Amino acid sequence: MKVSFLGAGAIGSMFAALLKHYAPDLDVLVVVRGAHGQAISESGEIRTLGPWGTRSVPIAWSFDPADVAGSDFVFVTVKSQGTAEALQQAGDAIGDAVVVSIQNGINDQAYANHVAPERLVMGMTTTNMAVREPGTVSMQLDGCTLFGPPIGLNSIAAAEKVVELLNRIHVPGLEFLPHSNILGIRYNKLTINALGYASCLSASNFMTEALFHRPWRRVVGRAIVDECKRVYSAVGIQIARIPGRSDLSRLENLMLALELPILDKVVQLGLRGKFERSPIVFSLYQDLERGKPTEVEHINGQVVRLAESAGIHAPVNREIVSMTHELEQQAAATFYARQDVIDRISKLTAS
Ligand SMILES: NC(=O)C1=CN([C@@H]2O[C@H](COP(=O)(O)OP(=O)(O)OC[C@H]3O[C@@H](n4cnc5c(N)ncnc54)[C@H](OP(=O)(O)O)[C@@H]3O)[C@@H](O)[C@H]2O)C=CC1
Ligand SMILES: CC(C)(CO)C(=O)C(=O)O
Repeated sequence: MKVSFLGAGAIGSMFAALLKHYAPDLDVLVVVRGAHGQAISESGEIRTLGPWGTRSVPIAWSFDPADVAGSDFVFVTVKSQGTAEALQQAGDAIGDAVVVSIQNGINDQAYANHVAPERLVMGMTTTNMAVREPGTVSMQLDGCTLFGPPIGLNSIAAAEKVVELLNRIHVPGLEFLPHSNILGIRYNKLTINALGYASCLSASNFMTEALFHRPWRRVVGRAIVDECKRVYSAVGIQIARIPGRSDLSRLENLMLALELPILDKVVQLGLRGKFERSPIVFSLYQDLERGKPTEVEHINGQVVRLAESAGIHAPVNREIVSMTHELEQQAAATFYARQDVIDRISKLTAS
């Protein structure tokens, strides 16, 4: 069986390497580019860091998307904005493969011209991976990865096949599950990302320097979550609960607990050390650090577009989009001060 990963950066390289390690009988191909791709092509392996330590996994690689030809499964792990281009480059080589998105953001339109809905599986992962240096990927956070049908289809048959495949990976804390309301799951995660991306604007640790910081939490954090929920309600999107810790309602409970005087101290004491040692490294932060275009249009920008479709406004998410684009125009690794972010959002919410 051939399994390809189209656009193997942090997520694609890690899942490909784990799959090849635990299921060596599979033909696993990574389609790569850039410095990371160059390093993999020179060593013929992906170096992985995680709770298992350091492990190098020999892997088949290609710089040509058309080399996915003959695949049974093609995982698409490019950033949302690169989806249409990657599918176009792979073209007819995708053949009858089941195409599986493991991406953030709502990018279904990009698939519509390339993949029949019955062969398309939409995924959402709560794990956190990063390219540490070219050729090396790390897992910061384990968690579940859920799969379900694209918008307009009800069958989870193809998603179940994907789960069966990925269940060959045996890493404690990594779980693969089918879900019939994957759109509700994706919007749950999109909201967490919309919030997290705001913390990236000031390169703040999402937990210890953003959520734990009362002014940021009250002015920026609460405003983003409330605005997202208002927009979903206006367009009829039903959020589905994400199993495990990375769920919006759990995050909101944490925000509430941080408002209570004694509980606030207990929670911070319990979590501060863990998140200082092992911060969540958002993919948007990784992009800003490297001076790459970000996915903000598919996350906060999606909330803005949904709001427009319902004839309402989403000024807070719009501002996060604008500020991200401002940083994209600057030299790599330019960030705002946290107070600048608070001030810009508070100007909107005060008016
Ligand atoms: N990293 C994480 O922890 C998480 C990421 N996600 C989501 O998963 C998706 C993938 O993210 P991530 O792995 O971090 O992103 P990366 O940027 O690390 O990986 C994407 C890779 O695809 C390459 N690429 C883009 N277009 C093509 C193409 N046409 N042909 C070949 N290669 C291509 C990119 O190259 P280049 O760099 O040159 O553009 C890059 O190496 C995103 O939607 C992200 O939001 C979701 C949860 C967690
Ligand atoms: C929330 C997080 C870090 C992983 O689940 C993510 O989605 C991202 O890096 O964009």
